[in-house]
Amino acid sequence: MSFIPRHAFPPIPSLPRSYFLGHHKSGLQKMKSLLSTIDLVIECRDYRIPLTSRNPLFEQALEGKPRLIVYTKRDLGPGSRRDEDVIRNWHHPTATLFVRNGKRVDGRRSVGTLLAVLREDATKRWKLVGQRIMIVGMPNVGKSTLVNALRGHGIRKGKVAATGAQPGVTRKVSGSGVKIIPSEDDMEGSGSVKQGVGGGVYLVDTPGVFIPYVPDTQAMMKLALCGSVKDTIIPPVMLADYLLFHLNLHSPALYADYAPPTNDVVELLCEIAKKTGRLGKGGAVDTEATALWMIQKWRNGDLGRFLLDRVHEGGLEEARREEEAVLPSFSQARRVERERRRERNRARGV
Ligand SMILES: Nc1nc2c(ncn2[C@@H]2O[C@H](COP(=O)(O)OP(=O)(O)OP(=O)(O)O)[C@@H](O)[C@H]2O)c(=O)[nH]1
Repeated sequence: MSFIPRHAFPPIPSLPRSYFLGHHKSGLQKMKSLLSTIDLVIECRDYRIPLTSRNPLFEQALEGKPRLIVYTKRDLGPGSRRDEDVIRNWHHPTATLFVRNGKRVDGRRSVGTLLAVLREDATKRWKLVGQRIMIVGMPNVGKSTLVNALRGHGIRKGKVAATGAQPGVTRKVSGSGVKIIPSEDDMEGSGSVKQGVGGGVYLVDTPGVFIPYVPDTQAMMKLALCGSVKDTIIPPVMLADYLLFHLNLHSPALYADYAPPTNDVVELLCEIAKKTGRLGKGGAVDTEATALWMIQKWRNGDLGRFLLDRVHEGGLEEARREEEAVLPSFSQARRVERERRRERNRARGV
């Protein structure tokens, strides 16, 4: 009998749909307060979830500033020119670039293009005091990795921003900025063929900011799979099941090294545990640990490279509908927060 993959994933009412932390809120406030000193905003999104990694809060908070959209983790996607053209069209006339900075890929060439765009932009808006670019995005999309790559490529200096596999490594806005293109003064007498620009170009790294409330459970799962949510928030077996749903939609051959085609995640986890020697005492399977191993394998690009969002021509409209779905919930979330605060104050007799 031929294998039939699930064609839909059921909504999970009990799934957590909020991950808006204190440092997200304060980071956003700090970004707003710094806005008058910023010349350009780079908004990073995860290439694997071009619709879901969009945070409407940035558009609200950073309105009025010239923007550039950078899709990170391109090496973890299928590398389809058609998808990239469609995505570029969604954002037109905002410039959109795709970069890859994986450990196993040389991100230099891809950040080289971005650096050239930033250099050209800074030359057009020449400033004696230097250009300041704020880099924003959802948690774990690769902002700090991009800062390091641009600095490495731009001024041949080492890593300055801490990076990590879990979200929330950057907690504060780096106020002073990281130099990525030298100033004209820096280059004077250096004999380098490369030109400095005005007072130089600086990047301001910021903490990842999550959406206050994610109404769609699948969107929450996608964000968690791509690492925007800490692995402790959503049960790993549930997340592995969602991954299995996507693997099957692409091809069960992606996990053929471990198991025959299946829609049963526990069955797959047991097979993985057996094949990878992860069985505990008496042949027991730690499904949670195996699920985390499977998720990590996909995150590293070793269990298929595909997008979780569908990229079709109507994509931006879909994104707008999502925004409408998110924003009322955001105001609802704020109302609930205000009420809770009032109640707390009442209880304290304030
Ligand atoms: N394969 C691949 N991995 C990447 C890429 N960019 C970043 N990463 C990895 O993604 C993880 C998160 O990167 P960070 O730069 O720490 O992400 P961030 O957006 O600064 O995260 P926050 O501190 O949560 O705001 C790290 O493990 C990086 O190595 C990329 O282009 N390709």
